[in-house]
Amino acid sequence: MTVPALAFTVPQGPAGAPLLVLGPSLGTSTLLWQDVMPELATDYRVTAWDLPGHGQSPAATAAFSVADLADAVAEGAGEPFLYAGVSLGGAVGLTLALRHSEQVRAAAIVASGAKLGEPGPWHERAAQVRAQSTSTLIVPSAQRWFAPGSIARRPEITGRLLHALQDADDESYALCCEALAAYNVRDQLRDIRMPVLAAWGQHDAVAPEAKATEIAEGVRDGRAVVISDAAHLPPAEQPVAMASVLHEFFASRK
Ligand SMILES: O=C(O)CCC(=O)CC(=O)O
Repeated sequence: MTVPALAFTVPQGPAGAPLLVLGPSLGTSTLLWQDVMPELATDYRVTAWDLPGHGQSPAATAAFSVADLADAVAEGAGEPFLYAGVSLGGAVGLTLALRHSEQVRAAAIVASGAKLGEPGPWHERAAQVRAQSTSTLIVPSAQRWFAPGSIARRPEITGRLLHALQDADDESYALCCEALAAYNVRDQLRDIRMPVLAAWGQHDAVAPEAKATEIAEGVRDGRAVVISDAAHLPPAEQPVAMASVLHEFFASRK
């Protein structure tokens, strides 16, 4: 294990309810889920975790893989759980499904894929952040993260997420990019037997519909669903729709 112990929020929800673990995208934090968590805490004990050097998790100083992150999430959860994660958090979800199938009951993979991008651009982004910090990513990230109208409709949360990106530890962010460069579970999707939901944001150019259908058709028990009027961060852009999709998916899988 080469990632530091990850920070989890205190679970919200009824004692004895199933544990639901929520994962972030690169550059964000548990904030990403802040408006979805109360909607889910009616039926689940809901907790969210932070990537190394993001939010409340300590910074990383050595290389790690998406598998290392998945192992750290499974260890931090410490009991059987349902899982939903966005983008890099979704990559962790597919990897949990492969490596911790005895502990994870079902996984919702949001705005993500079995492979995300190509190694070259990830290594370039890592080098850029090491040289110039995550503050140079704010403008292009805002363009990729949010659908037209999301910032105007949800100014507080979208602004706070962009601040979280600026506050992320540069080396940890770069190490996350390198983990994504090496991530590819395309050839292993058929080994996933648990129920999987692949959700994509209607306007997401990072992980468009084809990424979700590849997952849904690749696993043994998968389906895909679109979140309308969202791009790469549906839990922040469309929290009510996101919660509704997750309620419906997890209802029979507790
Ligand atoms: O969001 C992620 O977890 C990975 C993809 C990404 O970096 C999106 C972006 O900021 O362009």
